[in-house]
Amino acid sequence: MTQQLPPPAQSTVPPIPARSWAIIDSTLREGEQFARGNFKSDDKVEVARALDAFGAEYIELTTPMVSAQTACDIRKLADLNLNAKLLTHVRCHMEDVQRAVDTGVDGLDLLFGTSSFLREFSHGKNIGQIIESAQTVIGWIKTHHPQLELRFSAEDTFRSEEADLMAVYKAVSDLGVHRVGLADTVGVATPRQVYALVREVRNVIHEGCGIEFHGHNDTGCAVSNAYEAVEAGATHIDTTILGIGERNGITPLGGFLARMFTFDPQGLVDKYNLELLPELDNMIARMVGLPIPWNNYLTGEFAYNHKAGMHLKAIYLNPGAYEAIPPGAFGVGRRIQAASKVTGKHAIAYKARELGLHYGEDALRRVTDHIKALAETDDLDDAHLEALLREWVSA
Ligand SMILES: CC(=O)SCCNC(=O)CCNC(=O)[C@H](O)C(C)(C)COP(=O)(O)OP(=O)(O)OC[C@H]1O[C@@H](n2cnc3c(N)ncnc32)[C@H](O)[C@@H]1OP(=O)(O)O
Ligand SMILES: O=C(O)CCC(=O)C(=O)O
Ligand SMILES: [Mg+2]
Repeated sequence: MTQQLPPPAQSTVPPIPARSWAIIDSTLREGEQFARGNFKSDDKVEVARALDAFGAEYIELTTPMVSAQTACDIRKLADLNLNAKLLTHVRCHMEDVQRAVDTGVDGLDLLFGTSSFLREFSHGKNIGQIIESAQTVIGWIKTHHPQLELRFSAEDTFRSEEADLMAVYKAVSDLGVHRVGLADTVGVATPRQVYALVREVRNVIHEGCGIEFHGHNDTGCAVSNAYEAVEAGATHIDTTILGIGERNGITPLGGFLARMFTFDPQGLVDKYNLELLPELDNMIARMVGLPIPWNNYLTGEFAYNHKAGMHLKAIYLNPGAYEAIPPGAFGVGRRIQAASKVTGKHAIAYKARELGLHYGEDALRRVTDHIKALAETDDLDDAHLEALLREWVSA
């Protein structure tokens, strides 16, 4: 007799409240600092249009100080009148800012290194001088270009002294920036540290001031750190397509969205054209001349490959049994790999049925064991499997 199972218990864990956050995609800034990132003018237009079609709220561009060509490219992108807001990433320096305001962007992302490493080896300024520079530069922008969206970031935040950070964030918030930025420049922060620091920063800045998080992936925490930042109240997350950036890069757009999708799928579907993600990943892979990594979030070749017999049995009944995120939501498909040593009778029966073949229980066991034994020495693919199944029936 079949046993009647009780209905599943209701979870006692309260749902995580939906938080409001936006993406600042920095493929055209941080991504230009990637070893193989050297986007030409036409590439930049293609990337910006693709990000805009995807629904990215912001696109961050390299400083116009790089070269006359880069300044010209920024103007060209500003003339596209995209829905996404364009930002340019500049040093907290009058010359840079004066050049940036002429490009027609919607906002400026200012930065100044606050860690002892950067104070000593990069720019040589102390915290008082950093705040003074911020006052001069932000004061000038507010007077002459009040329409610009302004962000001030303390570069190398997670190796900076807490008291220094709070002094800088309070000062720039008082000067009226729209966002402050926390940057894990060398990818050293842990998720807990990110959560704790974002909460602290929240306490010293004005209520309407946003918090942006920029996280490098040197220790593999870029996605989890971005997630913790949002949990703690960050309003903007920096990403790049495929995670490209200095060294091994930053929070990848796809990886971050995969993380967030599991909490609020509808929220993401409403905000972004998620099914365009494979196009974005392929476009950047082509431009940097590298393949999409096999284990890439969502779009890697094997991100939706199912192989083990126990998995396959359940997958055929309900793909959700072994998938946290339905691949179709991001425009990708799944792959069932039934011909292997780790396969099982349910997968073989399913494949046979697809071919219009039916086996009795004994025959199914025997053909399954035959395939498993064969796979110990041969690499089997779908064509082999089909031939074997047909042979077995006619034998
Ligand atoms: C962590 C990050 O990714 S930060 C962003 C990094 N982005 C870039 O570097 C953008 C591309 N950079 C460039 O094209 C060039 O570095 C430029 C145009 C910005 C500057 O070029 P150069 O004048 O040749 O200087 P160089 O790059 O060798 O040195 C950096 C200069 O910036 C200064 N600097 C560093 N950080 C800051 C800052 N936040 N605000 C103001 N000045 C700064 C340094 O003191 C140094 O100037 P100095 O020579 O007067 O001491
Ligand atoms: O401006 C920022 O917030 C980030 C700069 C940057 O790329 C970094 O610190 O890694
Ligand atoms: Mg960076």
